[in-house]
Amino acid sequence: MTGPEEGAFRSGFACFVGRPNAGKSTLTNALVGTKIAIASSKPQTTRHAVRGIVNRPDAQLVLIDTPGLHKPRTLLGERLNDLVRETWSEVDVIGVCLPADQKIGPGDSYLVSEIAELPQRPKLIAIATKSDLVKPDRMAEHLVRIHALETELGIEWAEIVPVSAVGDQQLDVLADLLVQQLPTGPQLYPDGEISDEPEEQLVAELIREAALEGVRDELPHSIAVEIDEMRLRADRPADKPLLDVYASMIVERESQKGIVIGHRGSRLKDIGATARQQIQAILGTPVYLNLKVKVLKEWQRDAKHLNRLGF
Ligand SMILES: Nc1nc2c(ncn2[C@@H]2O[C@H](COP(=O)(O)OP(=O)(O)OP(=O)(O)O)[C@@H](O)[C@H]2O)c(=O)[nH]1
Repeated sequence: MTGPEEGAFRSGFACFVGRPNAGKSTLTNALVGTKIAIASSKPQTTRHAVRGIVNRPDAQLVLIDTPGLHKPRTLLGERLNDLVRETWSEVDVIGVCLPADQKIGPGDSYLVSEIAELPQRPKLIAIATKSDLVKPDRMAEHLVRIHALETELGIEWAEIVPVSAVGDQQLDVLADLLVQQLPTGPQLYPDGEISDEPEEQLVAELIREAALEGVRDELPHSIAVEIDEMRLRADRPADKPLLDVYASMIVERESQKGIVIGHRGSRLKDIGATARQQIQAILGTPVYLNLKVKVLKEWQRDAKHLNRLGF
C-alpha cells in the first residue's frame, strides 16, 4: 500500500546503544562510510556530538554519539548518565546492538529497561550485530530471545534485524529500516558534511580511544583528554600544512600515569603513533602530536574539573 507520504524526504537522528564491544562504532563507521569530512560549524539542531551523517537521495540520517551507561559512582558518572538519557529522549530511533555471539545478559536487559523508562520513548530497532560470527541456528535462537525482551521488559521493537558490519551483511537493510523510522522533513545538515563534531573534541576523543586501547578494564573512565593547543603551523607553504596538537591525558592517580606511560615510555609512544595516524586520516592534514600525562587527583568527583574538561 502506498501512503500519502511515500517517497517524501525523511530526516532525523539515531543513536546506537549496547554493551561494550557490541559493535556500535564499527556499525557507525560502516554506515557513514570512510569519507569523513570535518566541518567546524556548530550543530544547529542538537547539542549532542554528531558522529556521522548518512546522506541518501531519500533521507538524511544523523548518527549521534553517546557514552555508555554505567552504575554511577562519581559526579562524572551521574552527569554522563543524565547526558545519555537526554540524548536517548531526543533521537527518533535507537538501535539496540545485541551481539549474536554473546548471550543476552543482565547488562543488556538493564540497558533496555532504562530505555523503557524514558518518558518520551523513541522507536527501537534491535540489531543482532556480528551475524558473520554465528551459524543460522544460533542466530535463530538469538532472535527469539530478542523478541522475548518485548514482554519481559515492556517494550516494542519496530524491527529486529541481523547485521554484520565487518562482513557487510544487511547494512543496506538496516539503513532502510532506520530511515523508515524518521519523520518526513528537510535535510538538517548541508550536503557533503559527514561529521560536524568540533575538531578539538574529535581529536581529544581519538587520543582517548588510543589511550584506552588494551587498558580499558584498568582505566575505564579515568582518562580525560584536554587539547592544550591546536593550530596549523605558521611558516608552512600552503600545499604542505602541518597541524600542531598539544594535548594532555589526565588521569586520577600516579599509578594510572604509570600505566599510560608504560615501560620506558613505550605505551605513550604507541598511543601517540596511533592517535596521530587517526587524526591525520580524518583531518587529512599531517600532524605533529605532543602528548603529556597529568595527574589531577579525583578529577571525576570535582565539579570544577569536570566543567573545565567539558562534561
Ligand atoms: N566479526 C565481527 N566483528 C565485529 C563486527 N562488528 C564489530 N566487530 C568487532 O567487535 C569489536 C568491538 O567493536 P566496536 O565497534 O569497537 O564495539 P563498540 O560497541 O563500539 O565498543 P565500545 O566502544 O567498547 O562500546 C571490534 O574488535 C570489532 O572489530 C562484526 O560485524 N563482525
